[in-house]
Amino acid sequence: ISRLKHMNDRMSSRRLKAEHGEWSLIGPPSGGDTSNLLDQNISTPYFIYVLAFFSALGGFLFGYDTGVVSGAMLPLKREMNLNALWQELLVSSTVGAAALSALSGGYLNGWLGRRICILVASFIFSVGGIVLSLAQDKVVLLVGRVTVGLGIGIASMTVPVYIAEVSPPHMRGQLVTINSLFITGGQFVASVVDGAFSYLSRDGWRYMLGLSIIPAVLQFFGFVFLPESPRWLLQKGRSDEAHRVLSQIRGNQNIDEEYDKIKASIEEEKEVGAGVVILRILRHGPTRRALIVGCCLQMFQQLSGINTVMYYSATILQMGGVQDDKQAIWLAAATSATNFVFTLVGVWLVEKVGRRKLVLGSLLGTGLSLTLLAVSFLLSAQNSPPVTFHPYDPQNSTCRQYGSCELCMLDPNCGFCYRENGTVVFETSCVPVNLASTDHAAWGRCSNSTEGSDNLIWAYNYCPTSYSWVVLMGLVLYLASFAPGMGPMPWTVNSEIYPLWARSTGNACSAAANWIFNVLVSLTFLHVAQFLTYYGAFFMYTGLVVLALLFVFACLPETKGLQLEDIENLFTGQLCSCRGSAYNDMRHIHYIRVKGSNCLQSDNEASDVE
Ligand SMILES: O[C@H]1[C@H](O)[C@@H](O)[C@H](O)[C@@H](O)[C@H]1O
Repeated sequence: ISRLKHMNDRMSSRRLKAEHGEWSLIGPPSGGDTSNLLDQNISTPYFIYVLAFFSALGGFLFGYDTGVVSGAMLPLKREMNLNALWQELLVSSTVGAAALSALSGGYLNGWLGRRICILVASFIFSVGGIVLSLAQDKVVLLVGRVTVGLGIGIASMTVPVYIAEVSPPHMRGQLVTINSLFITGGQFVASVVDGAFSYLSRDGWRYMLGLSIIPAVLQFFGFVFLPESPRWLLQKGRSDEAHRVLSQIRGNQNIDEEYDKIKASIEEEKEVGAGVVILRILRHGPTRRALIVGCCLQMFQQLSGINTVMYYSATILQMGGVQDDKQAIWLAAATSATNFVFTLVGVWLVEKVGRRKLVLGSLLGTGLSLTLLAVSFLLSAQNSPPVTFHPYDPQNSTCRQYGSCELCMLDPNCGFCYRENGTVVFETSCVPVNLASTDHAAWGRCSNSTEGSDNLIWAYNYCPTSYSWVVLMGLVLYLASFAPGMGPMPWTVNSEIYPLWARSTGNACSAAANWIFNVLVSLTFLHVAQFLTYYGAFFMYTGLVVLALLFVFACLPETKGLQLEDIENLFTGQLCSCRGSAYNDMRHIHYIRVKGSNCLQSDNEASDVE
């Protein structure tokens, strides 16, 4: 009896080990589920959450500073007398600066380390916030916006790398995705701040732009006390420090295996040779393929049109019939709230279903909701009210030639002036817009600020439509599909697919790709809408999402649960040959029979181990 009990104990202990992923002896847990690979049976030290929180403040600032400007623009336009060019400059200078600094952040990251880069970024954010809140003229505002952009670029590429490098494998995806949650959280808070300060008659924008100083300073002081990434330390030959930091962030867990793996991967790095990192990446097959996958993911994230929805949601909602400025600001806040809430779903799902399935599902939903948006714009266009009233045009403008609101609205020089009684639209005209402010017509009934009285409405950039609820539904579905997958996953996947020596440069390039396509899509949206009409533009985004779906299906391997040092192996085959089979391709599973655990008696008798 005691022998049987002893055997039973040994078997249950083996089974337990297998369940908890101690697979070095008997192969990995069945089904290729690697989520339990390391350390999961030991409680996660709470220090890792502190690290993730302070790093993700970088994501919050990224979201806040890109999000705040649309609402701040309304009072700024008035108080600083900004024309369209200056407005565009103040928005896109930040994104342009972010693209450049993300690129240079790659070099800084390798040279100075992740921690110093995060300190530099939070310092730049603080300076930018101070400059913006004290600005006396538009040139200083521009300087402030460029400064903030420099901070965003560095933070956007460093923070995911830092979090990925300090996280244990089984929760890495979740922790890096928390950074994306902070991005959308920052965008949401910015929109609420915009709404709240829009009631101030003067200087509201100073608070809107300046409030970012608080999280920036908090992050700076937090990071003074937080450690450098152990992987970077080891790469720089500071092994004692690396060992100390790794055991500090892993708490009471055994770090030997992880430490040795990092060390081994640094040894392997020498095989790739020396030289400029980007050239080494391009010469070395697996990293070149990882870079292509990383950059394309970021490109497709932007080509799915997220920022046209984020930046133009007010305009899109106006097309759905919302006319009041304040109401549009608050509805834009609801848009970013939806984006935020559904990013939470991503945080929850990333370690459950994995990156690949999450992205595929997200793209499918995004494509369908873009189709819905396109169809609702098509219906609105087909039912667009005709022009019935032709006032004398002193300027002989192009606006006279349009026969319907749809055509009139697509010309940036014209707007639609009409009366409304319930849902009936009448006495409609297409007239030139006031060049100083798009809130009024250049002349005629809709040219003075008493507009709105007498049922008179001035619609710039939109048309009255009864399909507003379909537009609203499309928008919510779009965000609900995009936010859990296509929003956060490009950042998460990029933080994990490069080997240590290529990680900073790889992330710098992919983050820059994100920012470049961000500028491209948001600057061209109104022009694209003008050439293709709104429904054409949304059908075009649908097409791009289909391309993204094909790309991801063919080329994105699953990285869930693997240690960073193992992920490079997913790219050893040809580009796009790695779909879904990632884990099993890399590991050769050796099945053995354990006495007493087999269904067949014959297997029990032939067991390899007791
Ligand atoms: O992942 C983020 C997020 O989805 C934001 O909402 C979006 O504005 C950014 O461009 C994107 O990179």
